[in-house]
Amino acid sequence: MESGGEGLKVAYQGFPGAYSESAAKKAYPHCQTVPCEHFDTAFQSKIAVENCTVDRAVLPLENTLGGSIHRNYDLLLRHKLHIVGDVRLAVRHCLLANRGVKIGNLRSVMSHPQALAQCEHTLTELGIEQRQAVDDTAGAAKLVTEQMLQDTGVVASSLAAELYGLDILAENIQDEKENVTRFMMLARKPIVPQVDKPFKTSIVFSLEDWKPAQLLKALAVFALRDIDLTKIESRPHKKRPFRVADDTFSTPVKYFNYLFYVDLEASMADPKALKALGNLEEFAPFVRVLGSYPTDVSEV
Ligand SMILES: O=C(O)C(=O)Cc1ccccc1
Repeated sequence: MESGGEGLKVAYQGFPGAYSESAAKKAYPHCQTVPCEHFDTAFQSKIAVENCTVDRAVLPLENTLGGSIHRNYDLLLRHKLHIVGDVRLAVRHCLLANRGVKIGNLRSVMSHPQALAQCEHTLTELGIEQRQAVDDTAGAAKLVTEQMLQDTGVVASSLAAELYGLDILAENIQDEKENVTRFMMLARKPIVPQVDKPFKTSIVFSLEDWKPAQLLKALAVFALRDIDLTKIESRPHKKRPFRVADDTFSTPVKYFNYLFYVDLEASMADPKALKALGNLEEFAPFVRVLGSYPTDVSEV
């Protein structure tokens, strides 16, 4: 994480009180947060192009209960921004509703899909069956307040309850007490990698179509140099959706083709990591460094 963040403008998806805003504040305590309705707005009009009205964008990427947020992995590739830091935030969900509404009155609950997924069992146990997915938790709180809905609850933070004047009907409703989300901080320019403190590097690559054991070979370039991996995620390769697996039989078999996202416990300033990447580039058709950034060592 970069320290302070004085003078930095940080875009996040959602309305004030969204968890992404808290993540931005955790990463840059003195920054100015800028709400954006959709993430593409945050990326495109505010940070990536045009008037460059913000310096950073914050994006949730994975969660200990809900897993990876796939859409955001895809966004990382689609936009040419650089990861300059990550931050982990403990997420404690509350069930909110308009004043006077009781849990028994709720037929439906509205929130971000990840928040709904993280509270799935608890919500079912509370007898609420319908789910309404919206772009962010605070946006759900705002909508339920503005429309004075009496049969719809919200999964959001206690801060959202305070900001939008909702009652807290239940606290800590995530299915497991420990619920941590990891957010990435993005910028137009990469930061200069260092070796005097712990750094991580995020990369994405594709593999050759038809040769066997390519993934093992790719991971070996790091393992052989004692570079630990902290995360691996695969996503469909949308531009080249199929690979032809084998020509042993007369009919070639078509399998899905993937992009692999890997986080390395190494700085790009470390000659070992540079060599490993050079080695990977020798046989991987596509390799991109998404960013090399200081490891988040803050308390979760
Ligand atoms: O909707 C929000 O408040 C977000 O910031 C996205 C999100 C949703 C659930 C957990 C973490 C982040």
